[in-house]
Amino acid sequence: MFFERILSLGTVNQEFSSATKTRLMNTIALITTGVSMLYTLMYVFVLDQSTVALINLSFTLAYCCTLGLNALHSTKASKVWFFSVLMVHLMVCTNVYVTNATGFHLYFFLVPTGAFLLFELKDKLEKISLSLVSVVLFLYCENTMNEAPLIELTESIEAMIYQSVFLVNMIEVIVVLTIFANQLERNQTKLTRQATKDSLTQTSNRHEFFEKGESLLLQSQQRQEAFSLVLLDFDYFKSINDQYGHAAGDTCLIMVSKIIQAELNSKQILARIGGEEFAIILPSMAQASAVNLAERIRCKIEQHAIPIIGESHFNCTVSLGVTCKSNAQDTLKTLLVHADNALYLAKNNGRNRVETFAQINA
Ligand SMILES: Nc1nc2c(ncn2[C@@H]2O[C@H](COP(=O)(O)OP(=O)(O)OP(=O)(O)O)[C@@H](O)[C@H]2O)c(=O)[nH]1
Repeated sequence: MFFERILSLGTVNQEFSSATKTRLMNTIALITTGVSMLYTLMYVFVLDQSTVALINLSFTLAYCCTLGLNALHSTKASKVWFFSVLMVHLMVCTNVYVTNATGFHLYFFLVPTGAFLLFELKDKLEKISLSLVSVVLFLYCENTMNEAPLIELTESIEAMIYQSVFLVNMIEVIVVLTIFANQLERNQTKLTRQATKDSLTQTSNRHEFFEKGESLLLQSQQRQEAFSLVLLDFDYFKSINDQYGHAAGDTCLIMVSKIIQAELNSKQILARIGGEEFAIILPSMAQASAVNLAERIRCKIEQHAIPIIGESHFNCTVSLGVTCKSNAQDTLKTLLVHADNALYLAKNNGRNRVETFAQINA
């Protein structure tokens, strides 16, 4: 469960924010304190090594201080402290307790990955300094043989410890890479959303309208299918804002976009292309069906009560202009002009109605 939560850090569901980093630092410090304490007890009761136990107890207490610093909101200091204690501890383990044949110094690899994971993006100096120190200390431990270790180990135990250290390092690298990959994917999804969706209504924005619209129009031309476009504009929206406030205007935009969306299938696209103007792309739909759909949307909007805080509700209406691709030369821009002309006609003819471009030309 804990492992699963760690591996899902940085995904859409579990944001890897500064607060999460602090929580993770606390968890790591707590686990390290616990493990270090267990080793201390083992040195006393199993190996009968009181000197080693005493040294180890001081490291256990030092790890514990990380939690204290975090509690005092010195999050950066707590991380620097934790990694510094860890590095000194590793050096003492490798060069005082036992020898480098145990591979204890391989734990120095935990420092750069851990530091890059837990520090903030801006803490470059801390991340680089800790990484460099860990490399130097690793090389020192690798090239120094402790001739008189406090704990004598057999070769087979040394080999076992070496393998376990390697395993822990591998697990840490996998976890950290997974979190970074999650974070990357999450940011990518967020950026794509920001670039293509309208932040208020979550419908397509102008950019996505043109991108998807042009590709769907091309497809309909290749397949020789119909293609309709509807332009929708609120009636007297300025008065709604003036009378009920801008927030009520925003609620109105959101609710109406939901009403329209409910009438569309997954291939039809609703886009907010202006302040209170929406466009609906209807691939494979001929004019008659598009007019029917536009009329249905108009009725649903007219009947829908928009709630207002402190008051009961208000109703709004929209005008719609419909156009349909008539020849192979039609581009999305020309269709937009045609739909706009039809919309203008709907406004001129009294609003809260649907008009078509074909009527203007008739
Ligand atoms: N609440 C809110 N209002 C917006 C938003 N974008 C544009 N508006 C408002 O929409 C109103 C549009 O006003 P007009 O262009 O005069 O059109 P109208 O009042 O709807 O009149 P007609 O279109 O002629 O029926 C302006 O008052 C804008 O401030 C928005 O995101 N939220």
